[in-house]
Amino acid sequence: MNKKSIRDIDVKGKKVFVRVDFNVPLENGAITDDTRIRETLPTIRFLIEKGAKVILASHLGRPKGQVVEEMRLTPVAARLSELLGKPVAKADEAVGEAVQAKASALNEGDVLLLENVRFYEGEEKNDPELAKAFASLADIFVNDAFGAAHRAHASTEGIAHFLPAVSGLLMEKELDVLGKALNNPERPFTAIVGGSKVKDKIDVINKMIEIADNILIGGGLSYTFLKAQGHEIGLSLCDDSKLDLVLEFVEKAKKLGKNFLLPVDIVVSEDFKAAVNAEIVGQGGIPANKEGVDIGPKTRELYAEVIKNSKLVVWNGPMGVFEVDDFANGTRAVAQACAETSGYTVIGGGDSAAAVEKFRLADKMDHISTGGGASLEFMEGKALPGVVALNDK
Ligand SMILES: Nc1ncnc2c1ncn2[C@@H]1O[C@H](COP(=O)(O)OP(=O)(O)O)[C@@H](O)[C@H]1O
Ligand SMILES: O=C(OP(=O)(O)O)[C@H](O)COP(=O)(O)O
Repeated sequence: MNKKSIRDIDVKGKKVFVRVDFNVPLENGAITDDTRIRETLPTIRFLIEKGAKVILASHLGRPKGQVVEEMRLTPVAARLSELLGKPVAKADEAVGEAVQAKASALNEGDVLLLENVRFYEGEEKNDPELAKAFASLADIFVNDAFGAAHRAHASTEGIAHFLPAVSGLLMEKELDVLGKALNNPERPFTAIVGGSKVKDKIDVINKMIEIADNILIGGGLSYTFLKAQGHEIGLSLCDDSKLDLVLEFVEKAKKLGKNFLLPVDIVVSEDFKAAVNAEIVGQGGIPANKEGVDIGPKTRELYAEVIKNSKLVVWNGPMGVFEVDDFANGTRAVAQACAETSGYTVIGGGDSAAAVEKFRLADKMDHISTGGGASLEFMEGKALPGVVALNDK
């Protein structure tokens, strides 16, 4: 990476504003997955050991510029404190006199967590005044929030214009791994794209057709392709505005000699929340009163074979409605093949990562990204504003 990291600067005795992505899932105030907190520990520990005064800032959810009690970072401070094995002070605001006082009182190695930065209207607007207020708390800015690096917000981008700005260790690792995988991929390189929304994945499918050898399509977005090719898709998800475009993709893949695969069989059901008269049908056989909810057994075998023969696999988006056990087999088969392949496996996207966790296969993957949208944009080749703003080496 050509950006400076915390390894390249002296932080001893300095107040360091560290933007992290502690946007963790909460249920009734309890954290249900603390991966994003654990993945940030190397950066926080590094700074503590080097004698920095650590000021952490994050968003949680989308409070839209207002204080939302359920979106306070209080449970995150408690969890972080447990994981670090030391106290973490928590501020109830992210700027202002009380926070200034708390920041000024920090000793070397102390950790302070600010309140949700999205409680302030200026955050998502990248308001320079708010960015300046954040900057006034510290001597150095560290961005370790890979999951929010595709957002140009006051605490991810704006602040970098007012302080020396470097990356944290998680940011560095994400960019290194994803960058290496995509810039000089080992081949055969297989890209698996699933999930529900064609619109969100258009750019990544397009890019993958250009750089991957095999492109495996699954999940809710496959039906737009099947319909475009003239198949009946019943009640399946479909983006009718993209029919022409997806046909162009199929043509482009053919022209470039790429192995572009769509499901050859499909699990269909009258309801996507539970199996109601569920059955397995061929590509063209979806009944009018049913919708596709998973890839069928032939497709699972076909995709697993391709994955096992790959040197690099990049996977984004589940193969079916994996939250329902009866419809999880396709996603499980792909996860299992990723676990078994000797190739390097990269998982991007919140739902794919959640699926891999659910099947207890997370430790069998080579890299699970902490960023969904961010890893997608990175894979599409877009510049991430939170990275662009950092100081060059
Ligand atoms: N055939 C399908 N019909 C409806 N929804 C689907 C289908 N296949 C997958 N999904 C849904 O897609 C959602 C995940 O999509 P997406 O957000 O694009 O993935 P990711 O977060 O991994 O990028 C899951 O909630 C899953 O239930
Ligand atoms: O959870 C996040 O995004 P992700 O679900 O795409 O990984 C990040 O914290 C960014 O959050 P945002 O999409 O509300 O800006």
